Amino acid sequence: MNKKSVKDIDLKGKRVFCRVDFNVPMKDGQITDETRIKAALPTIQYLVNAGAKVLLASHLGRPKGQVVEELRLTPVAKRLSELLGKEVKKTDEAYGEAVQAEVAKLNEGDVLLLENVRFYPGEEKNDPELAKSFAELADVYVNDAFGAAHRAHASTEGIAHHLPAVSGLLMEKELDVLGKALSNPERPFTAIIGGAKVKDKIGVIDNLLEKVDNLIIGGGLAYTFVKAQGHEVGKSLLEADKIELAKEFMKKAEDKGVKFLMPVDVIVADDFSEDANTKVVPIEEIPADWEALDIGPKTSELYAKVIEDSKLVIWNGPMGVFELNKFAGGTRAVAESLAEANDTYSVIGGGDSAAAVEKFHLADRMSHISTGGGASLEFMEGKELPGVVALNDK
Ligand SMILES: Nc1ncnc2c1ncn2[C@@H]1O[C@H](COP(=O)(O)OP(=O)(O)OP(=O)(O)O)[C@@H](O)[C@H]1O
Ligand SMILES: O=C(O)[C@H](O)COP(=O)(O)O
Repeated sequence: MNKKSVKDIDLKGKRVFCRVDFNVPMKDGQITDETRIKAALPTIQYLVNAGAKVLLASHLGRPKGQVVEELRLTPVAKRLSELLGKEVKKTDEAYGEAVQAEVAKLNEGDVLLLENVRFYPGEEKNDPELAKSFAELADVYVNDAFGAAHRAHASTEGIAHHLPAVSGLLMEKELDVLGKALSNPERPFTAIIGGAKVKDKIGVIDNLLEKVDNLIIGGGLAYTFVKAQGHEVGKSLLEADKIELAKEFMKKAEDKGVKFLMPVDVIVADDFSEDANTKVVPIEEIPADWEALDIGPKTSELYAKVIEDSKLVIWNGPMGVFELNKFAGGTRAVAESLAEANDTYSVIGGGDSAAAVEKFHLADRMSHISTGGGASLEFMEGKELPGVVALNDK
């Protein structure tokens, strides 16, 4: 990476404003998945050991510039204290006099968590005044929030223009792994793209077609391609206005010599529910009143073979409605194939695919699970991430 990191600067005694992504799922005030908190620990520990006075800042949810009591970061401070094995104080605001006073009390190695930065309207507007107010709290800015790096907000981008600005260790690792995969991939290189909509994955498919040897398609978006192949899709998800684009993608794959793999069989249901009647049908026989909610067993087998023969696989988006057990089989099969393919470097592109791998207890058998949903998607589209661009060059 051509950006400076925490390892490139002196941190002793410095007040460090470290942006992390503690946007964790919560239910009834409890954190339901702490992956992102754990992923930030190496950087926090590094800053503590280096003798910095650590101010952590994050967003949680989408409070739209207002204080929303359920979106305070208080439960995160508590859990972080436990994980770090040291007290993490928390402020009720993210800048201002009260926060300044708390920062002034910090000793080297202390950690303070600021309140949810999205309680302020200026955060998402990247208001220069708010960025300046954040910057006044610190001597150095560290961005470790890969998951929010695609957002040009006051705490992810604006602040970097006021302080020496470097990346954290998680940010560095994410950019290294994803960057190497895309710029210098081991081959055969396979991308697996699923999820709900073609429209959300246009940029990713387009960019990956330039780089991969195999492109595997699954999930709800597959049916627009199935229709483009000339088959009926019944009540399955279909974006009629993207059929032509789907054809173009298949043509581009052919022109570039990319193997384009589509479902050969699917699980269809007469209802979008766990109680639905289901059956496995060949792809060309989806009944008019049924919808395809998962890939079928033959497809899973076909995809497993390609995965096994690949040296590198990037996976974004589930193969079916994995939240319902009846339609989780295809996503599970892909996850298991990746877990079993010992010579394959597997990169899970965050979001739902990461959640699925967690659900199947296979997370520790993947080579890299990105903490970024939207961020990893934009990176895979070949876009520059504003939170990264703003950091100091090496
Ligand atoms: N055949 C299908 N029919 C309808 N919905 C489906 C189908 N297959 C998958 N889905 C749904 O697609 C959703 C995931 O789509 P989405 O595009 O948001 O995934 P993602 O790419 O993992 O998201 P992220 O951008 O967060 O990584 C899941 O909720 C899943 O239930
Ligand atoms: O969960 C994420 O993908 C990041 O934390 C960014 O959150 P956002 O989509 O609300 O900006």
